[in-house]
Amino acid sequence: MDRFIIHGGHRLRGDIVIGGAKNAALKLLVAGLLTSERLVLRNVPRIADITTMRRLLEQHGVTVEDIEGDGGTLAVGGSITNTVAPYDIVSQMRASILVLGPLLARCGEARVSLPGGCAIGTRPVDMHLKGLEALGAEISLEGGYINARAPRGLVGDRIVLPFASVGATENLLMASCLARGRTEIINAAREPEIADLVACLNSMGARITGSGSGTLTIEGVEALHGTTHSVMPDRIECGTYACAAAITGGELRLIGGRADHLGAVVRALEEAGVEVFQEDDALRVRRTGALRGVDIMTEPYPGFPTDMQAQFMALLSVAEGASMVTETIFENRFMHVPELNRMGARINVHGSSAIIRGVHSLSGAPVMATDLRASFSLILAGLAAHGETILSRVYHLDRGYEAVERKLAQCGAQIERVRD
Ligand SMILES: CC(=O)N[C@H]1[C@@H](OP(=O)(O)OP(=O)(O)OC[C@H]2O[C@@H](n3ccc(=O)[nH]c3=O)[C@H](O)[C@@H]2O)O[C@H](CO)[C@@H](O)[C@@H]1O
Ligand SMILES: C=C(OP(=O)(O)O)C(=O)O
Repeated sequence: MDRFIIHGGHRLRGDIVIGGAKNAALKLLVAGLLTSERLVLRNVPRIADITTMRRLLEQHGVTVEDIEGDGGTLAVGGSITNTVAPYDIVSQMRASILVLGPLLARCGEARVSLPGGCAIGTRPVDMHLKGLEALGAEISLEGGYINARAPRGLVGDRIVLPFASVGATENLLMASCLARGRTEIINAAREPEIADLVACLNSMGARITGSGSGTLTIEGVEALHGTTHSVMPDRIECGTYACAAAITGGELRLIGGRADHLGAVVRALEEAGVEVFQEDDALRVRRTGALRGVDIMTEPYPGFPTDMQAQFMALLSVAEGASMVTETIFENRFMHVPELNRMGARINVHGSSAIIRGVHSLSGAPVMATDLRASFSLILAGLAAHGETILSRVYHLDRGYEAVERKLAQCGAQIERVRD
């Protein structure tokens, strides 16, 4: 298992290119199951979750071709020969559940392992299943698997989601593209990654309106065709490096970064004393003065993203005064707190809120990554701390961040990957 060794105390300065969004690219690859023609995706991030998704799609029988040989442009094509998504892959990556809707819509059947929970929460899939039942699917659970059938095809319906779930919206959106008649998804999630998926599906011949709003309307079509689509930039990677500039008192130009995808994060950064400027093709982030404590609460988009909570908490741990961070999306997303406290932070958790009393400085320590974003919060703390931080279980980080050590080191960080 790889480790990172970080020597903190260096201000970061320079340019970082923001890659394609993990949470868009994964779903766009799955959309390739909706057509027998070639779906070409550009700007695909080179991260472990994409490798896992390729493995899942390939075992369904389709091909995933690496067109340029560098992992950045992938083409999904060919026929589906197997409608089973096995436990060993689904348990590695929860986004695997998203093959359920497309397989059902294309093949009339699917058997997908239940994903189960993960470090950040129990993460049930009841809304995915209820929504597919509303579209006419017959669903049963057996032996840890979801057995779904729609022998006469799916039929459009009006689905009201009790919560704006990102995954349920995406599963139902993809399934309903090939359902007969009209589907309405009410209280749909509004994350920009869903708008990116809608843009790709529409360019494949789907008829979806309401993109970016809480109501998606889908007029089903007989078949979708191939297209070429470029994955949107990763707003969470961008927000994460913005926190790196802020916590080190440096200045970074985040190329491809878009303030309009990061409204709540930009507002919180500015309130904390960080300057953020949108330039033509980049977000410039700089801190010259002291960091001030702020209160944040995670919410569905356009609220403050839960996927930025851990990184922001690292920042607030060295801000003047007290801050409160409330997590409303996942019930167990404070796993980074004890690790940050081992580095000298003063954070107390009370239910779904954490009170952070800012400290003057952190000190390097051996710490352990517990999930993807928690991993980066510990890197951020290590960049600001005096002394050496050794971060183990870096495989969590590799799920979703491309070339972390290269991107940070080229801006002045002292960070090294040690392969065991
Ligand atoms: C691959 C991907 O894109 N992952 C993102 C996606 O996860 P994901 O799609 O899993 O997140 P959801 O929006 O579905 O989940 C939000 C909350 O709803 C609950 N829930 C969800 C579905 C359901 O059927 N029943 C139910 O109770 C979940 O347990 C969670 O507490 O959105 C999350 C919220 O922005 C992000 O943190 C993840 O990075
Ligand atoms: C929670 C995340 O991803 P996943 O839904 O794949 O676990 C994330 O990207 O922070």
